[in-house]
Amino acid sequence: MDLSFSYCFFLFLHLLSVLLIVFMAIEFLKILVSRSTEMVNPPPGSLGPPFIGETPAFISANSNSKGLYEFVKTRHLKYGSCFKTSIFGSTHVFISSTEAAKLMLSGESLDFSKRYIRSIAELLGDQSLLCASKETHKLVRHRISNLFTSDSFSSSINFFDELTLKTMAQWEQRKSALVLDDAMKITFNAICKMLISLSEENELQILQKDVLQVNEAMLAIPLNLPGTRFYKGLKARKRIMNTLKRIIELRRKGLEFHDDFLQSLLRRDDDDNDYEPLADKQILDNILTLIIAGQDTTANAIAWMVKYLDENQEVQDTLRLNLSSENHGHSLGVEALNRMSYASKVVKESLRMMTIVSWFPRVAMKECQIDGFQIKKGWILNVDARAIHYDPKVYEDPTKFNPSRFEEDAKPYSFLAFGVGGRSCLGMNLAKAMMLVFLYRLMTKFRWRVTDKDSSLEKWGIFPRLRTGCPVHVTPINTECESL
Ligand code: HEM
Repeated sequence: MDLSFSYCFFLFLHLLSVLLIVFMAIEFLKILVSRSTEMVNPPPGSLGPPFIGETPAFISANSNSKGLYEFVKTRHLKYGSCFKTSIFGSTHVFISSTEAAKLMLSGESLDFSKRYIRSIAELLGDQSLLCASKETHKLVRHRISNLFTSDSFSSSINFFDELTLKTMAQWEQRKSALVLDDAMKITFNAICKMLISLSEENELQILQKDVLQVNEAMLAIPLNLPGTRFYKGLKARKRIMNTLKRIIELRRKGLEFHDDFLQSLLRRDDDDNDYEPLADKQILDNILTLIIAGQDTTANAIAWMVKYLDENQEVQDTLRLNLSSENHGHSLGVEALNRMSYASKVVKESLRMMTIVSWFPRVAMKECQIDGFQIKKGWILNVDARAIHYDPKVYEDPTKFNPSRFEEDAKPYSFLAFGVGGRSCLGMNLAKAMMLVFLYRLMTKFRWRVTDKDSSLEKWGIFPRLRTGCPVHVTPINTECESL
């Protein structure tokens, strides 16, 4: 009995390995055939060895203090504004002209579809706005964009301001702070309040830790093996989903009610007959997506803005002068923010200089020509927003931090910090407002300086994150007056 079981098991393993070898041989041949197919004018660049491509260089850039974008930058310098590479088994083309950005992002063309790498789709869920099919995206985007109304927006800003004031009151005692850490916490708490009304400190901390693990797994090799970054990310996703499911259950049973995004998503909107209500899976995946898309991006953007201002004292002086006429004690509303025109330009220039989302991936749905290069169906085209922001043909003296450049309207498709078109950032106005509130409070409460000027980046961040966390020394402005 034992012997026949062992024999069957051996046979099974044998068959499995033969099948695996056949499968790999077919895939290998497919790659060879596709690579050798004549192309009229393919983009320059290297695809590396079959299967592996340039994945090792991509991963190693992510564990380097110059950050993931260095992988793109070195190839951009070597091959020019359009080049190809191969990452995680797919051919990627990076392209950095405003014409290509227009063609791919404007939504006029059906030839491109958004696509993220597999690890991101598994961590955020297939119903996430970032990964869903075109039909699901249309439905989810419609439902969620309806929630970013001026009412919900202004209460979120008030809450963000409250948290900023509380945090900065602690700075007054300590005379120092890590901008990034505090910005992460404030944006996280404000977004969680807006989405699911979570405000209990302990629950927020647990959720924030799990969100961080999901974030860190986004660019990892999608190998679900115990101990790997990806495995930990998937486990963290599961815990987050369970927490959200519990919250939804309480709401569905009528045991809890809050005036937030989740409540609106659970409500059937009878006036909106054109669109189905969202299924629970769609709600779950997209609550996680909004937290991930909103927190890390905004907090990092705040830290970079503080760094650029520290390095450009003359801009800081102009800003201080511009803000001196604004006086907002404990309430800073949307109208007041709209009046801060120079501060808005500081926000915009910071977002240009540090393009938090460096490139936007789209799949070519059919063979096409872009900037004169032949592109095959199935290739992933990435609009390289960072390269456009640093193109001297688009921005004069691009390495200079100069908010006044935005006194003139930016050229079409030249300012891409929040993307453009049907897939542009849903939280754009919220993010800009949070940055403005933070800036206003920092500038009007303190004289300050960054105490560690190092610009190196944290490893494994999906967005460029300062390794130092942007430490500042602060002197409260009141104390300064008292000591005069
Ligand atoms: C400074 C902060 C932020 C930056 C730089 C940023 C940047 C971006 C960019 C560039 C895209 C488009 C990517 C593409 O076209 O492939 C995007 C999409 C998105 N962002 Fe933001 N974002 C920020 C903050 C936020 C906030 C606060 C939220 C919401 C709480 C948010 C939610 C989203 C969502 C849901 C999408 C996907 C939209 C879609 O595919 O339809 N973002 N963001």
